[in-house]
Amino acid sequence: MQIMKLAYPLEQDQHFQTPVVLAMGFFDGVHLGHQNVIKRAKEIAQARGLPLAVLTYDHHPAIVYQQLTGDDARYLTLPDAKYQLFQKLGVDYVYEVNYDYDFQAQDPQTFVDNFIVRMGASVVVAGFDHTYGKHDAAMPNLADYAQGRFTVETVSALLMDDKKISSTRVRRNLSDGHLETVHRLLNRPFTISGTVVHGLARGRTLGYPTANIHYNDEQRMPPLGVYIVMMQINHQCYPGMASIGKNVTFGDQNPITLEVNLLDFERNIYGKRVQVQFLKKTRDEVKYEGEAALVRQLERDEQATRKFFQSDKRNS
Ligand SMILES: Cc1cc2nc3c(=O)[nH]c(=O)nc-3n(C[C@H](O)[C@H](O)[C@H](O)COP(=O)(O)O)c2cc1C
Ligand SMILES: Nc1ncnc2c1ncn2[C@@H]1O[C@H](COP(=O)(O)OP(=O)(O)O)[C@@H](O)[C@H]1O
Repeated sequence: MQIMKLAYPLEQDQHFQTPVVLAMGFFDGVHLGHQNVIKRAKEIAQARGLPLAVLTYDHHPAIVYQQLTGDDARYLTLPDAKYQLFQKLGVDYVYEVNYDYDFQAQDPQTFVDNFIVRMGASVVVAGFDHTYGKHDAAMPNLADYAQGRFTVETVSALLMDDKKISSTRVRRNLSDGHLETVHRLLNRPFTISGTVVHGLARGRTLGYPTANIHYNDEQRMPPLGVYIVMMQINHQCYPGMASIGKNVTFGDQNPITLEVNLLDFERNIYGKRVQVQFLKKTRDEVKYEGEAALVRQLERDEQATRKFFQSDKRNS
């Protein structure tokens, strides 16, 4: 898969592989609805013997027309994770456009002529609620702007439990700590990437060493609390328990950290790039009266985590 970073206006000598089937969208989260759009585009591409390209954006379009702060400015999937998922779905080219004011200000016809036609789209595939160009033009009008130069395939809403699958629904379930529902909406566990860094080296004195994971500030995270997780290190997955919290037992002013204790694991993993898959939230963070009470709770957390993985094994 090739990733091309583009900006408005496209350079005159910008070369594209043409013709292609072009799927369009921001695809934050690459949830089942997004996967459905890209799979449909892939089927069409295979039937026509064409490569599949995805037209997407480097950041959330709302950044251009409103100031986003806090979680609103964070993503379910950062570009690297998103593009790996695209690759698994059989995408050949990613056209990542810098979404700036000039790009947004194009009227729909100009956007179609300057981008979609230049990219050599033979078929454009997008979800029913995708919008493009100034004033958010809608999918039903895209065929008019195409003027016979490409055809349009609009993919209708995919439902789960009678409700539309959407990035908003994934974000809401994530912030409510409903990781099992998020898992079903994504068809994979909610996963973040990071690097193992040094903490205060307190974990090993408690009998529970924890890998402190440094992650990108633009990554949207589950809420503070304790989780059952799998952590991937060099393509291998290890079961564990995680805390997203401020270590409140040890003071009121600590920063938020993500820490993972892996079960039956004793290795130095400082500096490793890892992926943490959040399977289930088990409780909120609690301020304990001293270390001994925290350790007793960590023992109960460990038992609950082992039980989860044992019954998970029986069910699979
Ligand atoms: C599964 C798990 C649950 C935790 N729960 C709490 C908690 O409820 N309250 C708290 O203050 N700290 C909690 N912690 C965080 C510990 O305080 C932290 O791991 C310890 O202070 C080690 O910090 P260090 O890695 O900086 O040395 C938890 C950690 C883990 C791995
Ligand atoms: N079971 C384990 N789970 C997580 N990390 C472990 C484990 N065993 C050893 N380690 C190593 O120990 C480190 C954590 O020890 P800890 O005392 O909590 O120190 P720190 O505060 O620097 O994270 C991890 O980063 C990792 O390199």
